[in-house]
Amino acid sequence: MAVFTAVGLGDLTQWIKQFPLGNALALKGIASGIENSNFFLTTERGEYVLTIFENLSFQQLPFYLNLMRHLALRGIPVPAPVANDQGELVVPLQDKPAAIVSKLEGSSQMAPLPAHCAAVGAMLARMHLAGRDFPMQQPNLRGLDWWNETTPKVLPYLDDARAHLLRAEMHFQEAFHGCAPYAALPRGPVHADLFRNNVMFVGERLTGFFDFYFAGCDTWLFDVAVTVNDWCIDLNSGAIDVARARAMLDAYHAERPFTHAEHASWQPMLRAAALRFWLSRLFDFHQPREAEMLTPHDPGHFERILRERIATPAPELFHE
Ligand SMILES: Nc1ncnc2c1ncn2[C@@H]1O[C@H](COP(=O)(O)OP(=O)(O)OP(=O)(O)O)[C@@H](O)[C@H]1O
Ligand SMILES: N[C@@H](CCO)C(=O)O
Repeated sequence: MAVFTAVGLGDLTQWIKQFPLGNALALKGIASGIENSNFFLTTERGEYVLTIFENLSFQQLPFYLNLMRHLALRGIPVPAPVANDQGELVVPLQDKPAAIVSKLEGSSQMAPLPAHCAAVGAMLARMHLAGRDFPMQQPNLRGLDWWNETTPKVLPYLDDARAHLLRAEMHFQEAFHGCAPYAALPRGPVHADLFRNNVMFVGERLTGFFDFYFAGCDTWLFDVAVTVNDWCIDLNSGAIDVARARAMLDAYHAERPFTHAEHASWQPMLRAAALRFWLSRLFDFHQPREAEMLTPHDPGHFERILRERIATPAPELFHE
């Protein structure tokens, strides 16, 4: 169970008084998730989610929580953080950073149809547009610099074929990140981890994006590529499902038309998005944090996706 910090209702009796939520009535640990301790919290004002951050610092968290607040205020369905009586969104609980956010209705759609992918694409575009005037800056902390730091840490664990693939892809991505079309890509705050398990649906109605704790400022196209690489693929082979990809990309394009620089960067960006998760999964698999990685995600899944994106061109972003 992904509750690394034990908290009981009694621990909240005094703590909750700093929030305009009344008394805490019930607290229930949430089993899924591998990064943080999450609880459903019922108070006199309603249903919330309490998160205790196990790895993120007090310095990094204001970016994520303020971004969620900014997006929620602009009508994007994301958990809205609750400020305490000092206006703070992140406060200590048992010596760790903690936050309370609104609870989204619905559940994750783990077998999405084109209609779900269209809803995600349209909302992703709306989220990117709504983030344009967000004033805080924080880079994507799992971007190219992190890939460069992480590659030498995982290479010793790889056989020759995988080591060759990783070195070659890093070389390719360095060149891509240095090219003119890349420099021209529109950027802003991105979610950067918008997998099936980070979106809520009720039927075909999208009710929320959540888990913004890998968000950062990066290219919007990277966000699209991460999302397509999870929502629009056959999970066994990693191959793109054209109907779902078309539905997502067309819906995004209708809200925020893709640019020509994005069109030119699409295939390498899909590879970048696959590499990012292959690397993080390799790192987590071979260097697990103490007791926290209950079931590390399979790195082989993103190795397959990367090989597939190299071998087979994906559907175009839009038809020129
Ligand atoms: N605001 C919310 N509203 C409703 N449910 C939520 C909310 N936040 C989290 N949850 C529930 O808690 C679960 C775990 O949350 P989350 O994915 O953020 O955890 P995590 O530890 O950061 O996980 P991971 O990084 O592995 O995805 C989610 O699958 C979801 O069911
Ligand atoms: N989405 C990530 C886990 C971190 O949220 C992965 O599947 O590797």
